[in-house]
Amino acid sequence: MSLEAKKRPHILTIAGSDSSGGAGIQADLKTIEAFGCHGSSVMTALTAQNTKGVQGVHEIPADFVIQQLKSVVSDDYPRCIKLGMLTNSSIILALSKELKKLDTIVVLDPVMISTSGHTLLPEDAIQAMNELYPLVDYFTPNIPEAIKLTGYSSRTSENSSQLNLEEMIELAKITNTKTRAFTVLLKGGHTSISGREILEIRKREKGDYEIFWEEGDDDLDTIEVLSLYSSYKQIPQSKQEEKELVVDVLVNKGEVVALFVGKKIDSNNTHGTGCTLSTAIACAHATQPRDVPNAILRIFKKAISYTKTAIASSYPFGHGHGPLNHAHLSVRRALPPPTKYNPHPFVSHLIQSNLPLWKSYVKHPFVVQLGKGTLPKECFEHYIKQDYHYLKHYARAHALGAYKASTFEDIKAFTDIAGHIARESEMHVSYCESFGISLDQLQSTPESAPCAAYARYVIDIGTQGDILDLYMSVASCLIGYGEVGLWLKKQVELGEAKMEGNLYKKWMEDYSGKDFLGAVERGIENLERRIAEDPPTEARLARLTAIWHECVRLESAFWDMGLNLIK
Ligand SMILES: Cc1ncc(COP(=O)(O)O)c(N)n1
Repeated sequence: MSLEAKKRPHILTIAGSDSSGGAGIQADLKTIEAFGCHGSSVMTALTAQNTKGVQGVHEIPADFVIQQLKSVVSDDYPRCIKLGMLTNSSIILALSKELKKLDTIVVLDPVMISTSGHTLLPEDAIQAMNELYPLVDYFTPNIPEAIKLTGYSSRTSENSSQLNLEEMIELAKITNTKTRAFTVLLKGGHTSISGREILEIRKREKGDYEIFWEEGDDDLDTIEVLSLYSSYKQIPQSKQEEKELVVDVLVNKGEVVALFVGKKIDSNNTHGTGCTLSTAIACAHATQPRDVPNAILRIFKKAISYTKTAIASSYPFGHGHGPLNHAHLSVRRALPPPTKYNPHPFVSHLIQSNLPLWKSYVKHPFVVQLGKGTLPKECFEHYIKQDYHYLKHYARAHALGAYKASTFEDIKAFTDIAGHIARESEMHVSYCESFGISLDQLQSTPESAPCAAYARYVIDIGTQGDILDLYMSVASCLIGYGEVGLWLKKQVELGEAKMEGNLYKKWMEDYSGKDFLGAVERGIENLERRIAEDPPTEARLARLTAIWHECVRLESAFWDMGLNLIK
């Protein structure tokens, strides 16, 4: 059986149709498709709608809603059911009766008012929702919806939606207790939270629950060359009072499980956000392997991240609140498209795909000792002689790239870097001179096994593969040395490493200098551009990632060689 012929998780959406394609059934089906699932739909209403508003609603009779449901379910049992706009109390009551008979995961997004301000659920239907809640696994109200359901009122603000973080947490817990829905995610998009509020909560809760910053890995802020999220995560003193963060609160059995924190995305294209998020939760649940640790957290992390990328990568449509980029395919292609908030999705993926391995390279004891100036001179001497050999092959790999290139742009890029590497080797020559090693002696030093292994691997991949493979095989050296240079510079500022009186000052200056970091930046941009122009299939991405891992491992072994004087 081919891969495509495999059974896909079945996600059923029970919701209203949005004629503009921005929300409801249309948003749901696009999201389901992007997750590689099969989407089926039961319509509760047809809306005449565009990005500016809802012009009309045609309700589907409750018995026909149930007929649709029975047709779908009797043929293929859904793994998850997502409930969106339920239109009126008779549909809600009829659905509650039917859903009780089904054993499936239920996600409820209580669609009450559209982004454009149109009421989509009458008052009496809100009452009827009480029948549904106990059947719900994941419930995703926003602040106005949760307030409406619980009668909560803010103690601190005139505008009822402008809650502070403490009030949000209280509201999320009350919503969970009142509805008895299994898990509640209170979406925080209607209010803004300051960094100080989060820091205070973190101090008070002493790690009782997780706080996730943005969609990335928590360790991302340690990656200097990308430094994507560090400004949000560290929250400099001057920024702590600014209310510019959005927090979603996840509660289970009346207790907070996690806070998801991110910077507010400045976009008018938010039509269909709730639909996409709730559907993404259903898909993330259905596609996640069973019995993984922290299953619920992973599901919400993935769904929130998916939705944020959908907003951040949205495109112009209509004249009001435009739609999200619902089907941005990040899950199926395994890589999100670049956005203002994450302009380096490919390099982030490479680094994050094995963070411990990456750290074993860029924070290797050789690097740490070099920064402190405590690295034995014979270790550095051995390393710099071998690195001189390595650079020659590294330059040859770039010359091979120029040979393989088919545009002048690529030929120029490769030859420029080869020239740059030749200049870099002058630093090695002058270090050796200062150690009393002549150029002749340097050139006739035998290549060590770790140097030969790494250099030949790069040349081998470059010869065997295409131009992207070649770029991949040279990338971890370029990006890694940039990371080491920047990290050491930061360590100097923190007093953990020193420049003055350090024998290795010139080395540190070169790799944290403008010239080298400019090359790193061009290298990263180049890789991202290639990937964005021709997004890789999963198999291709896996091969590229494997080359990256092998090079990172060989880089780490190269430092080992220096430290342990391996010949
Ligand atoms: C059919 C339908 N379902 C849901 C929504 C809510 O989406 P939004 O809050 O983005 O307007 C909508 N406007 N129309």
